[in-house]
Amino acid sequence: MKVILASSSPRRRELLSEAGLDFEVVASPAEEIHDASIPLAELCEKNAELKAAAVAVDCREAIVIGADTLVWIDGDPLGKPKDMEEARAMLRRLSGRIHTVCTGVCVVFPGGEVRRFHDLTQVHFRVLDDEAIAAYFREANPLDKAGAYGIQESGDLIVRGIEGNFDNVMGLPVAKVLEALGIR
Ligand SMILES: Cc1cn([C@H]2C[C@H](O)[C@@H](COP(=O)(O)OP(=O)(O)OP(=O)(O)O)O2)c(=O)[nH]c1=O
Repeated sequence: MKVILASSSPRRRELLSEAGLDFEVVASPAEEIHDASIPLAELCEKNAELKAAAVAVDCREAIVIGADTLVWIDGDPLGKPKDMEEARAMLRRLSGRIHTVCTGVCVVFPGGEVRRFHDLTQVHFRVLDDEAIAAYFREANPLDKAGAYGIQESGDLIVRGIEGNFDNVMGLPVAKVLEALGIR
């Protein structure tokens, strides 16, 4: 059965490849919603469904996987920063605190069955002053990542520890995806 990852995220592609899955990539044209009044997990799953459904409509013979990752702090979902100023503001806000990373996943099967699920990881941030933030941005590009950081890109500079799955922070809870596909 053909599997399509409906994502432009290089991290998701990498994680799914490492799992040994054979799949194609089709970037999803869907617009994400960032409505703070919707509960976090619901919001991530909804966005994942929008992404998967927008690709599935033209690929009805395939299994289509969509995903959405948000950083959540004090009731606010943080997506990708629009510029470096917003990226700095996000890391100042995360500094010295614990936040939640949620990745919602939606799998659309041929015939229309839809499975949605999510995973949560707690991330403990180091205390970061402006110099530490500038040093981190010399090592990693924050602009294409939710919350303005990549745990996989010099993550030790900013992250003290996590509770939960690392791959979920990176953008895809692989074990749960394989389980939904009936592979594990
Ligand atoms: C928190 C965190 C996020 N991210 C990335 C994963 C996702 O690519 C991105 C969150 O944005 P998303 O909107 O979930 O995904 P995307 O726009 O990159 O790709 P697509 O919608 O086409 O699937 O942030 C990391 O790479 N490392 C991290 O530590």
